[in-house]
Amino acid sequence: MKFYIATDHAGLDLKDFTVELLKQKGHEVIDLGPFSKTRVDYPDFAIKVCQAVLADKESQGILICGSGIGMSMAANRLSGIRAALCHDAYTAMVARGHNDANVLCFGERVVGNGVAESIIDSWLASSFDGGRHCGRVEKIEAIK
Ligand SMILES: O=C(CO)[C@H](O)[C@H](O)[C@H](O)COP(=O)(O)O
Repeated sequence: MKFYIATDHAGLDLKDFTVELLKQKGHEVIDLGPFSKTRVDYPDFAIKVCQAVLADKESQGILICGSGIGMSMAANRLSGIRAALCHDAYTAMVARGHNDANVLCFGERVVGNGVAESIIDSWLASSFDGGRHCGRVEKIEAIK
């Protein structure tokens, strides 16, 4: 899988951990920044990842901020992005299985490296279940 990843200043350490983890697992990771802990605004980095994911249909995105909330709010403003704020392995599994999420969000001030790894493993192990969930996802996409 190819991932585009970005954070704000509050997610930088967890970004470095996540990039290394995904590479170790054999995935391609494109880091869209930032590259220092200078304070930045999370919408600027959410847009970078979401535009890359929309342009590269085989890819997925990962966005990290302090809580994951701001990143998920910003990402879900872009049509075609289904960003899921995940706190644990279960929410990551249903985000992929039920919601066909294409952007994973989490918060460095909420989850540690161990929980983040379990979220990522669950996300990687899950895929869209289809069936009854198709019409629901289509209804999300139809919201203007
Ligand atoms: O959007 C957020 C909160 O919902 C993120 O957690 C941000 O990272 C956070 O707001 C940044 O806060 P800071 O005080 O500027 O570090």
